[in-house]
Amino acid sequence: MDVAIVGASGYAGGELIRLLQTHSEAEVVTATSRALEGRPVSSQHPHLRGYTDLAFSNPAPGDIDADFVFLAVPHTAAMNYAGALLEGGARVVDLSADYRLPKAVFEAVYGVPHTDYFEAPYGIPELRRDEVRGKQFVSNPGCFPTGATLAAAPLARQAAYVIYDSKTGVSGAGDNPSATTHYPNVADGVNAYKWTSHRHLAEMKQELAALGSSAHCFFTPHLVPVNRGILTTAHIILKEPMGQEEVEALYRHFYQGEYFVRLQKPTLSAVRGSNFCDIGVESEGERVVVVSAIDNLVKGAAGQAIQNMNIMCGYAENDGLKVPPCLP
Ligand SMILES: NC(=O)C1=CN([C@@H]2O[C@H](COP(=O)(O)OP(=O)(O)OC[C@H]3O[C@@H](n4cnc5c(N)ncnc54)[C@H](OP(=O)(O)O)[C@@H]3O)[C@@H](O)[C@H]2O)C=CC1
Ligand SMILES: CC(=O)N[C@@H](CCC(=O)OP(=O)(O)O)C(=O)O
Repeated sequence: MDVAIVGASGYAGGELIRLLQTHSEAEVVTATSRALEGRPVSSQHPHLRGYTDLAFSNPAPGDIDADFVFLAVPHTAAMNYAGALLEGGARVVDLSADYRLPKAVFEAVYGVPHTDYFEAPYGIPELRRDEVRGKQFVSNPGCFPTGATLAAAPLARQAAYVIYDSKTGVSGAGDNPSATTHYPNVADGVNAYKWTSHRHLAEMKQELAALGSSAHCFFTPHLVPVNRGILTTAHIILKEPMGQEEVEALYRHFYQGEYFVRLQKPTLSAVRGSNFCDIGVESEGERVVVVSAIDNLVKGAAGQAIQNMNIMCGYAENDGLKVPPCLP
């Protein structure tokens, strides 16, 4: 199957190319970048030298010739591509935020009009696999909502309050340097940002509601001096207390058979480079603390996008995603 990656010079695009090297059915035939058109992919992604001879190209949306397309471009850019690609018959996963929320919610949260809206399944396979299967277009969840929602999902109905506190690596901000990601502003420090107003809160609330939860939901992200990973501590205040054994049994049952969810003490290093989400739980009765760890670029972006592609196309769900994490 021929695959195109739009936004291939970015971090998520680079991860798509890396992971797809081991996919048994997919071959990357198009890698786009406006700024790097004509240059070898390895000029931007030197770790991929010897794996791909592709050069970046810059086709118009209607001229992208592939069976499957990943949109790894910033939000508000993806909506310029999705419609034309679907009309041309391609199957598409969008990694941006453009199709994760209902139109009115998107416009309120992102503060821009949506110029080409249609509904798309929200591709968090462990919770919505049946909605993804066989679809032509799927919207890939945000990185924070992925780790947070997988942490809280088994207790969603029992929760009165869910408070997510996340620590993220700097690659979450993308490849464009900024004052926020400037080395002295990040190294040797930890910074809370968007304390009560991060745009991902809308997705988190949406997914709790989809699980039948009536919980009040809150979220504060922190930037920490690591390249990759999101560690989320979910403080789940229950309507009725639950003991440790009961909570552990609930999580074991909920995630039984899920290849990418491992119930063990979560650390960023144990999931780095992989599509795993590690989850640990500890109950003190009315509060359960659930910690999850993902790699923001893999389970939080490119890996989950490939997982969705596999489900859409009927391939093994872990095809292209069997690379072990690289501790430390
Ligand atoms: N980084 C992360 O951890 C995560 C990222 N995502 C999402 O994945 C997408 C890519 O993120 P990331 O890789 O970090 O971003 P980067 O900034 O690293 O890369 C963006 C890519 O998109 C291209 N691009 C930028 N603007 C446009 C445009 N208007 N039209 C076409 N191409 C464009 C860039 O190349 P060029 O400008 O040369 O065209 C580049 O290849 C975003 O939607 C992001 O929100 C989702 C989850 C996690
Ligand atoms: C460190 C950092 O800046 N992280 C980004 C989120 C990462 C991301 O890519 O968000 P989407 O999944 O919506 O694309 C942020 O806080 O906005």
